[in-house]
Amino acid sequence: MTDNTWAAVDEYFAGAVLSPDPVLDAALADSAAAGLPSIAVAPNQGKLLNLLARLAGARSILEIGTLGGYSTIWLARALPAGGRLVTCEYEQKHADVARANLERAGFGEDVVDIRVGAALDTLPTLDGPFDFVFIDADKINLAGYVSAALELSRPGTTIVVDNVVRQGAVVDAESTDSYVVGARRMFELLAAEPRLDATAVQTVGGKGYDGFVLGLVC
Ligand SMILES: C[S@@+](CC[C@H](N)C(=O)[O-])C[C@H]1O[C@@H](n2cnc3c(N)ncnc32)[C@H](O)[C@@H]1O
Ligand SMILES: [Mg+2]
Repeated sequence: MTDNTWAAVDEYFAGAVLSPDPVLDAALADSAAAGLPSIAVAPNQGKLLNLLARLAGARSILEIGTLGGYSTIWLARALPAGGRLVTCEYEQKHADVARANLERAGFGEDVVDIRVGAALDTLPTLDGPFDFVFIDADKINLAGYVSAALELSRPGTTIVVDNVVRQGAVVDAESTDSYVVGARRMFELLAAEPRLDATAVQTVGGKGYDGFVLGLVC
């Protein structure tokens, strides 16, 4: 089985369970046109986030890692009227592209609050608790993001951490890859942290071989 097969199956699934979505297509197109990297979640992963947030009944959502706001739109669409979403992004340029994409999607600053800066600095300034947290920024700080997310959670909060497999390299205890080191530190934290009941799932698809953590705050 190859990456091509995984991508073809993702496309097939998208055709079956996702509706045509010009707003999300435009968000990706404008992100690419602005020179942002193509590292947003895949459409079916975005839908998964949307479904998980709705299953959790989330009225308040925290995202770490905005990029052009693609996953942010999926998550904001899960909110009921009066819900709010805070998303943390290091790059002002990414935040500017995201703001425009979110406005086109119908989410103004009254619903989605973009906090620009290093997330480890901005997270302690936020008011929790959040009902749902999606962590998808730099990987070296994953453990710090999970710890900060726990401080902004309540029993019942859902926490999702993206990109924790690194094409299988996560099992390499000798790796010096900052991505792997960050993911392994986070798993060490999960092993020792009684407040978060979590699992991890490997995935394949149009974005290659990866995986995510899904956790419930106890
Ligand atoms: C994988 S992208 C986010 C993708 C987005 N969640 C989506 O799926 O559409 C990671 C983002 O995290 C941002 N980032 C990197 N380091 C960061 C930091 N220390 N604090 C906040 N954001 C950071 C990057 O600039 C980038 O925009
Ligand atoms: Mg990701």
